Amino acid sequence: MAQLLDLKDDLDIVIPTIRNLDFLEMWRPFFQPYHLIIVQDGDPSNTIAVPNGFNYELYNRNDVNKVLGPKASCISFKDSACRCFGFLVSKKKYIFTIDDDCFVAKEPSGKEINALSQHIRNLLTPSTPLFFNTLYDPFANGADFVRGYPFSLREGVPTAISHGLWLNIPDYDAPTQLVKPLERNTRYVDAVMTIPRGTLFPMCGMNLAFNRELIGPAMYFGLMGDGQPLGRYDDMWAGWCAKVICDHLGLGVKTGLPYIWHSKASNPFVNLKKEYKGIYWQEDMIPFFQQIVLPKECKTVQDCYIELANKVKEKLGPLDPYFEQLGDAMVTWIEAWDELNPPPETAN
Ligand SMILES: O=c1ccn([C@@H]2O[C@H](COP(=O)(O)OP(=O)(O)O[C@H]3O[C@@H](CO)[C@H](O)[C@H]3O)[C@@H](O)[C@H]2O)c(=O)[nH]1
Ligand SMILES: [Mn+2]
Repeated sequence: MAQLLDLKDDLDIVIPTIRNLDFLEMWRPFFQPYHLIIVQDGDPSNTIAVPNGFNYELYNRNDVNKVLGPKASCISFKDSACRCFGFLVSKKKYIFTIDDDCFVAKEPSGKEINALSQHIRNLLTPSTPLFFNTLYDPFANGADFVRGYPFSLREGVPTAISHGLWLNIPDYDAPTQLVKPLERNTRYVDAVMTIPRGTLFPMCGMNLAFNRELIGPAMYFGLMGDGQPLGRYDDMWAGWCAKVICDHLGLGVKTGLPYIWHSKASNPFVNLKKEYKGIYWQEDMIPFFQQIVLPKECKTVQDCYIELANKVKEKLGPLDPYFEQLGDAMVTWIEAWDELNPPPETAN
């Protein structure tokens, strides 16, 4: 498996940033062989210094507007959701996205964690969404399928998403941050699990990898931030859409290892302002995703996503006009995706 854990020609690292990229120094041993796509948010006249020795492309808001023209309206401004622009312009099979306040974590033994290689292992080994393996990831070293696990299901399904976790500052919502300002995650759980089919999960974008060819068009991080009534629901929205589509297309989603060290707690009051509408809207959003049935005619991610977009407008539009705009932006995203990523047979 070791030779499989080096995908330097097949994976891009996408980093959304409004800060500086000094954190890359700590990741240099793991990231230097890879190409970075840096999405600079906020004022495009600011200069983001990239540490020497990294191979990267950097896009600010002017670049987003230049690349997408009117379709740039679907890319959020002043929110980490802007990262999905990096997913759009990448030409690689795999993506790893990480926040600029996430550092190399250590295992209980003190060994530094190469988060990238664990994500690659997660993506290159099958998922088991149809039957839960009680010894967790059967493809991990020293593990296997337990007694009673049907042999007919042991091949598993292709893995589309690898969702990593965080030591130190956990990804809590604002109310929880306010109630528990000093809580730190010190629990290192040595497990990778497949999220069962039919079960949603709150996807966090700060330590996340996925197979662009399997699920890329569904990894749209929505309309958040500047001018929008919602923030910090970007990654979760993408996760709900992607999980429903993965279930429909027979793909898998894993969560657990690898851990990163999340160093900076964002301001809970600012977060509350961004999140508050989402906190009550999600009582309608979640049942929407739980009840959605994608037609069997939807054979591609794009088909599924357009169907989802239409249903978002129909079912969630009455909740708030925001969902009408979000549904339209989802369609614009797919148009942009197909324009920048034409299927091989039509590529000129
Ligand atoms: O306007 C902005 C704000 C931030 N960024 C970049 O996005 C990431 C995350 O920013 P930050 O670490 O400040 O925020 P967190 O609350 O820790 O982020 C997590 O919560 C969710 C927000 O949706 C998400 O799952 C996690 O990212 C950093 O790289 C900032 O530089 C930005 O681009 N624009
Ligand atoms: Mn953070």
